[in-house]
Amino acid sequence: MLEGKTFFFVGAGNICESMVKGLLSTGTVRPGDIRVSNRSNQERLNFLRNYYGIVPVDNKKSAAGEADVIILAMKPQDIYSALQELTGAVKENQLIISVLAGIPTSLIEDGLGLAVPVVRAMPNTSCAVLESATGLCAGRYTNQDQLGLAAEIFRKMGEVVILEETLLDAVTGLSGSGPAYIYYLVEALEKAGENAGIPRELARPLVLKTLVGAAKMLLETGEPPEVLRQQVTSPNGTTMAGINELNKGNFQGVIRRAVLRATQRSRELGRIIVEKQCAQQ
Ligand SMILES: NC(=O)C1=CN([C@@H]2O[C@H](COP(=O)(O)OP(=O)(O)OC[C@H]3O[C@@H](n4cnc5c(N)ncnc54)[C@H](O)[C@@H]3O)[C@@H](O)[C@H]2O)C=CC1
Ligand SMILES: O=C(O)[C@@H]1CCC=N1
Repeated sequence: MLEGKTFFFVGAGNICESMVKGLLSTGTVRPGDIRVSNRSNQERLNFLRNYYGIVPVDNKKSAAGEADVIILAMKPQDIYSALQELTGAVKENQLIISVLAGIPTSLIEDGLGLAVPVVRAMPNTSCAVLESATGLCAGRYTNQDQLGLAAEIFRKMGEVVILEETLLDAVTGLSGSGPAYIYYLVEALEKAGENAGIPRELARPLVLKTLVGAAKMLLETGEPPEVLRQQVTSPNGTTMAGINELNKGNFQGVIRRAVLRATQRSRELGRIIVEKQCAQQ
């Protein structure tokens, strides 16, 4: 279903590059089938063309009119100006995928003034290594085939979960932002290893293999994390001593608050952007 489809990215930043890298490495999408536009940064477009062989475009209207799939990948704050640029070019038989945090599908449908199929997606940057966790929901005018195409695109780059739109902000707070939490944990572990006397160049491989090994154990054994944790935790041993310290800092509570705050921020972004737009009209 994906072979021969053409893609147009509006916004050529981090998530665009992660998706381009992922899509090309699947072998199903050819560089010539990916067009990309950015706002006033020719250097970035040149880099993407030279490195990935994809096609930079200046004329967004004509690129939007020609693509099978249009992927909105600008910051949420830039959505209205982007929609303005695309109005009149997009047709009802195209698929729009928005990866924007906080932006509801209805805003895009109404902004384009068209009964156009929109899929709101929340992938993460691990698209680049085909290990994204992506949440998807369908807009008002999206049929099962169109949702299926979006799911296929992201399934090529990892795991896909289809849910109600009301849950997309929570997906953003959990797995959209999630890689950053994990990288932050890795940073903290590396520094902690150094603090305990292990040179940084040795701490890093120890931490990375611990991370990958634990993820693989979770995936391959199918055991719940608490069971695997208990297998490491000897009574009155070293792990218990370490976990007691984490509990003193309310580790689980901190993580819960982080995901909740990121979820709220996603909702807030959508609300603020709509309010600002209404105030300007
Ligand atoms: N970075 C991440 O890990 C993830 C980001 N997202 C979402 O993806 C979107 C983009 O995020 P990033 O790639 O990190 O941002 P970024 O700032 O790296 O890239 C956005 C790009 O869009 C361009 N842009 C803005 N308005 C435009 C327009 N009208 N036409 C063409 N290009 C335009 C900007 O010049 C910029 O280069 C955001 O809405 C974010 O919520 C979603 C999942 C993960
Ligand atoms: O930080 C952000 O707003 C975006 C959305 C999910 C990941 N990065």
